[in-house]
Amino acid sequence: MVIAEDLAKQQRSISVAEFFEKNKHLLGFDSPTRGIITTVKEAVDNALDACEEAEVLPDIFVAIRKTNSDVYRITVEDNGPGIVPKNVPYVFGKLLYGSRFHQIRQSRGQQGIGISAAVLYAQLTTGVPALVISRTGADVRAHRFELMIKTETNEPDILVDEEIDWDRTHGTRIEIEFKSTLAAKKKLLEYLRYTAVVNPHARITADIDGEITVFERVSSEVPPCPKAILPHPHGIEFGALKRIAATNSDTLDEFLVNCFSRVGRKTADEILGLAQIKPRRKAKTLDSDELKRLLEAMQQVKIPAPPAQQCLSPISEDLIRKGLEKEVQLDFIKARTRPSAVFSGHSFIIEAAIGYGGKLPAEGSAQILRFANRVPLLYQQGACAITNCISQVNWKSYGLSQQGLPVGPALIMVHVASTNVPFTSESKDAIASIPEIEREIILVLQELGRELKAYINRRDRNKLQDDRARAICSIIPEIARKVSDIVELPLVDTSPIEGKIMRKLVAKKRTCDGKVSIDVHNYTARELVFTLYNLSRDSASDAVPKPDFVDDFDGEYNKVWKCRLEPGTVWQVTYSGTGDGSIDLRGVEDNVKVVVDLDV
Ligand SMILES: Nc1ncnc2c1ncn2[C@@H]1O[C@H](COP(=O)(O)OP(=O)(O)OP(=O)(O)O)[C@@H](O)[C@H]1O
Repeated sequence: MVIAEDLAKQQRSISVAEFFEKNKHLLGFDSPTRGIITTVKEAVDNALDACEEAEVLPDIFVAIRKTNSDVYRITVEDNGPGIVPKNVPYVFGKLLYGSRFHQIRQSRGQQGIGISAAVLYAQLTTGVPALVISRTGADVRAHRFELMIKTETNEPDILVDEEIDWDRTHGTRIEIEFKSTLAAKKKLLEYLRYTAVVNPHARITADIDGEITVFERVSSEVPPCPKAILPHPHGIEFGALKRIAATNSDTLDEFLVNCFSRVGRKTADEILGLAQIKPRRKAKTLDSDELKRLLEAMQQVKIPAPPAQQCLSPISEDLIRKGLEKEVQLDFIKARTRPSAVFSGHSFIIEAAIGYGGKLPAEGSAQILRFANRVPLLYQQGACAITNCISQVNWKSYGLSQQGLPVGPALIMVHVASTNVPFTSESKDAIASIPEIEREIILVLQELGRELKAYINRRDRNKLQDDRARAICSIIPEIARKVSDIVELPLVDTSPIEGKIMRKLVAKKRTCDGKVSIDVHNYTARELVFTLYNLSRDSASDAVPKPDFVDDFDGEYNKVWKCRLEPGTVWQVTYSGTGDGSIDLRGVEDNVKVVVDLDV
């Protein structure tokens, strides 16, 4: 008894801010190095969400600057709709305050913790308040706040609230300072790079300790903002049903039609018939037993899936491909968007892509890129359902080696878009193992695996043909020379014959100024204008990254390419199109060949 009384003296409630102050690892603040990434991620996710809601093309600026030996200032600025001044202190100074928790639609933020957790972490490690500037389209001037969180009460502490001039007409800027390191700079850039891949409509400019990187947008179309839908009867639980019924004064049939998605009059009647409850009863009059019967009937009646096209925003196969191709050089890429599916009444869509070859490392496990609601997942790869599904697929039958994960020069990207992404924890690092989601992931990976296999087979066949053609072509000039000696006629240009055998266009330096016209009448080629300068005697040549033309070729034509040309080098250029063109080989050594690989 005495012990119980002693304990009673110590028992008191804990504020959510106090809880997370002690358990910051749950929110992704397990180390100062990771703290920087989590802060940038939370602020950039918010910026993208806000721009999507306002239907503006995101222009996001991220800066990380060292302020003294171990303190960094993190700034994220967006051109979103801004935040109304009276709400700013709550958004940044109160945990579990947000606009998305109660909405059933795809969004990056869900819980209303993200950015305030970063403010909490800053005040914990440096005690420096967060600085926020925000301006809505309706504000004449911007508002500037300096904020902290009162941990005991989880309420904002406003240190400064003033109006200032700001060059943006609308948007938000947050600056947070804490002790950290830039040890995770590579990972941070990776996060921004892959954020750009799955948000192809966003431009992100990063200034990391003075080093500027711009992730340019590849699409100028703002994706439609997913619309919130009503809860689906198959996704509701007893507590939630009791809560919404308790305050609803509609009759039960109206309650079911008005408060749930995909329930019409007929379905409502069927549910109520099965539950044996009169349709004209008021929803708020049901007792616990009746609510349980209603819930059971709601689960049993067949109801169409939630309207996924309204509440989800998949990236699309075309934009996934474009986004990945912009960031990684690949020989093969295929993307797939699956039809929508449902788990526990929540819609979801799985999208995936497989890339192969190019600059991907030939050794080691394939590169895995995981995304949830257009956000890259960087940590806890091993604990994620996506990784688990990738290991379950038999990659050997698709042309890759496998040691758990597939091995080889491959990249596997999976995006889970859902109205409720089932994360394993609040730090939103890994997706929980949900059978419906796993099934869809495996199906899409198998579909892509078959495409990869077809590509690898085709490539191997082509390589064999190429090797044979090359062997034959290597002796043709010699044969031509010998024949010309024997028949005592001028040496003929064997390029067209070599080209025919290799199914390539072969151009050699012919005229004295080095300009070579290419006869393309056999092919449908266009804009074949590559200007190659021999920079081998040019001191500026050091600026040329490497003598590998194909790797640097980004599909742009009519461009002056500067490559170091060594005698004997064979440049291969793959392109497709129609028309005529020429290759300017001024200054190129005589024995340099340009091989144009026609994609006909
Ligand atoms: N840059 C911004 N522009 C406009 N509104 C914002 C911005 N940042 C935050 N908000 C608003 O503040 C709310 C709280 O943001 P916070 O990061 O704390 O949580 P969240 O993004 O909703 O969820 P999560 O905890 O899952 O990240 C958001 O729901 C949004 O309404």
